Amino acid sequence: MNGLNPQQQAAVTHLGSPLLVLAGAGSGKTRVITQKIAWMIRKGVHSADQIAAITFTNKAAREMRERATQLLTKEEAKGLTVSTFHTLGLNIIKREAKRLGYKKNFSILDAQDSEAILKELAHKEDVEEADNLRWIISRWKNDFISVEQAALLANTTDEKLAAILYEKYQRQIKAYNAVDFDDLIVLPVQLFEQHPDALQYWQNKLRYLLVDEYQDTNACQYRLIRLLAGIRGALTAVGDDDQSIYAWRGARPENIAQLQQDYPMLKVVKLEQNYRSTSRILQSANKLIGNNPHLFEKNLWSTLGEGDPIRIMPCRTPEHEVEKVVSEILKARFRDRADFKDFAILYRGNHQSRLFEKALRENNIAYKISGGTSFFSRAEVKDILAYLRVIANPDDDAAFLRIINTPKREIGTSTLEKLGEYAHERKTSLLTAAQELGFAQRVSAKATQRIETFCFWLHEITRAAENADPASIVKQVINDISYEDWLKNTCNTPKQAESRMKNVWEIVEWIRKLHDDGAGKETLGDIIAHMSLVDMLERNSEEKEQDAVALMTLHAAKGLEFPSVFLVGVEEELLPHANSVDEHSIQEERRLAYVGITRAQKNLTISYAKTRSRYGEASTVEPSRFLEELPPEHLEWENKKTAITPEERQETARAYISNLQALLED
Ligand SMILES: Nc1ncnc2c1ncn2[C@@H]1O[C@H](COP(=O)(O)OP(=O)(O)OP(=O)(O)O)[C@@H](O)[C@H]1O
Ligand SMILES: [Mg+2]
Repeated sequence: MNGLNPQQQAAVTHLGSPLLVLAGAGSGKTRVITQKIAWMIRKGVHSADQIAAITFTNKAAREMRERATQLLTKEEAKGLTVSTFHTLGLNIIKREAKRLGYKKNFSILDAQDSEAILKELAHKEDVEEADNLRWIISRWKNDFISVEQAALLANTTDEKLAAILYEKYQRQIKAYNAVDFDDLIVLPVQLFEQHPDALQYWQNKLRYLLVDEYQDTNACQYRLIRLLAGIRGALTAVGDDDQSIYAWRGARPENIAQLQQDYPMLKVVKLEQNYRSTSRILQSANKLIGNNPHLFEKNLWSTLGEGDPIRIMPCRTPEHEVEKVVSEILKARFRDRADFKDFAILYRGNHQSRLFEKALRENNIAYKISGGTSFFSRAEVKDILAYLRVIANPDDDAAFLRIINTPKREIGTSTLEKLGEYAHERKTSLLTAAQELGFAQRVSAKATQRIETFCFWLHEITRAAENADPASIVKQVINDISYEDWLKNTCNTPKQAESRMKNVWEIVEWIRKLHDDGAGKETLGDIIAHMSLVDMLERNSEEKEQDAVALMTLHAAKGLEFPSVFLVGVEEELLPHANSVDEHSIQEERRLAYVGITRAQKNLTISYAKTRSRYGEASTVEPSRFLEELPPEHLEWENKKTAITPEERQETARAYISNLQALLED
């Protein structure tokens, strides 16, 4: 309990009725969760294996686990659940797979898999495909809107298309013995609502729930929490309505009010001291968010001193912006001996990272990037994982289709179409159908032979996988299919092939590590499930902390803090985003800006470019309207006209050289 203020203490020790901690950024909400976990365990209220703390991203979950376990001995922390909603859902489904109508080793489809299936279905149905069909269906699923209801509800053209594909999609993925990301939450809720004994089991197992970033729960996640917390209401939820930034994905900040309705006994604790930022940063954030309607007024204050003003850096072009940011980082590094990991560069959209990455690389500045193109959406990674998925789950048709001609096996489209028809008639998976005599009679002898060879190989390796360790199996796959040669033949440059192969070896390495971590108990199926849920870039932070500049979107930055933050591209049409200019969306964009500003502990620099190319053409852009909403007395504008001065350039060059020297000395 040391190092907690009275309100935090009250939140930590409150038991007996559900608790909501509603407070602004940096006020120690996450700290309340980690301390409460430790307090409950120490006081013997609950043992670690009866407690579950839930949050949204793997990165946040990992940080929370670290913070909590630091307060405990290894023995005390044993069995503690700190996970994302999705991982919790996965564990529930795994235990109850049979009852939910799934076979063991079901596959988890990622967004791209889902999209590919929908595309295929749209093609078959001869309806136009639209990018947002998946979103529409996903929203329905999360709102428990059934196929029948969806058909009635559908209004727009896209919704009507989505309604047609919804049922087919559901049937299809079930036939694949696969669940999609939405199912990971939806299925546990359905299970609990239909099977009281299953609910009882999990209520018994998880006696106390703590939920971070509660304002971002969607309808389905809220139902899951309610079910698990049950009438006991053994729940602590912490959140900040001003940081709700996932409405576009179905998050419902109304869940805050809902909690009060559902639990009349709800105790609400508010925290007002901010421990993160100097007061100029804090006051600027408060002023900005003051333009949004509020659930309640927050009066955040900090004792960390006034601090430096917020620097506003106008730049001519995006390239100029990048140059200035990089030069600022280098200067701080050598003038103030700052670590690279003290800096974060935050932006609205993933595409904004590219120029920064390039410049950081050129200057030998270590960086790590969260979000963005994930490791798992790379073709080579998906290929290898698809092989493993089929080995673990022979019903995974989506994966089967991915691998059957990768590398090329000269199995034609018409053969595959016939295979699809035959499997459909026989109501079996593609792999099973491919091995049946009935199918062989429908295609040429040559096609049969090619398919047989492939199936025979699959059969052999699947058998081998039952006893061998997963890393050796994946190595054998790579070898047997001559994947490296295939990459060399299909990539544009040898360098590209090489870098892809590097990613492939990383999978092998990672599988080996997972297997070792799990003391060899993890099966191939477990490992694939794990990999489907973890993002490569988040995996980077699993390893020991590197001294690297953090690059990420504002969405990914939630919950984190850095001594120095660069908020870049603060322009109209970027922040607020071009698609978000109606009143409702503007409020969410403002909350995003608020999240960005409140990540900074000591230094905050906001930059914007005056021209930016759009669709290949440079056009003039306006600084963001949010800049005008910040208190002028706390801002320090750089001379709007000056480019980098010759002195500045020299200083940067000097810093660059020292940086190189330091690297060489290492
Ligand atoms: N009572 C305290 N004494 C000292 N430091 C504290 C205290 N409470 C919180 N902190 C520190 O303040 C910082 C912010 O805390 P924390 O991340 O828990 O805030 P939060 O409310 O979860 O923020 P966010 O809304 O951004 O998620 C952390 O570095 C934390 O260790
Ligand atoms: Mg937090």
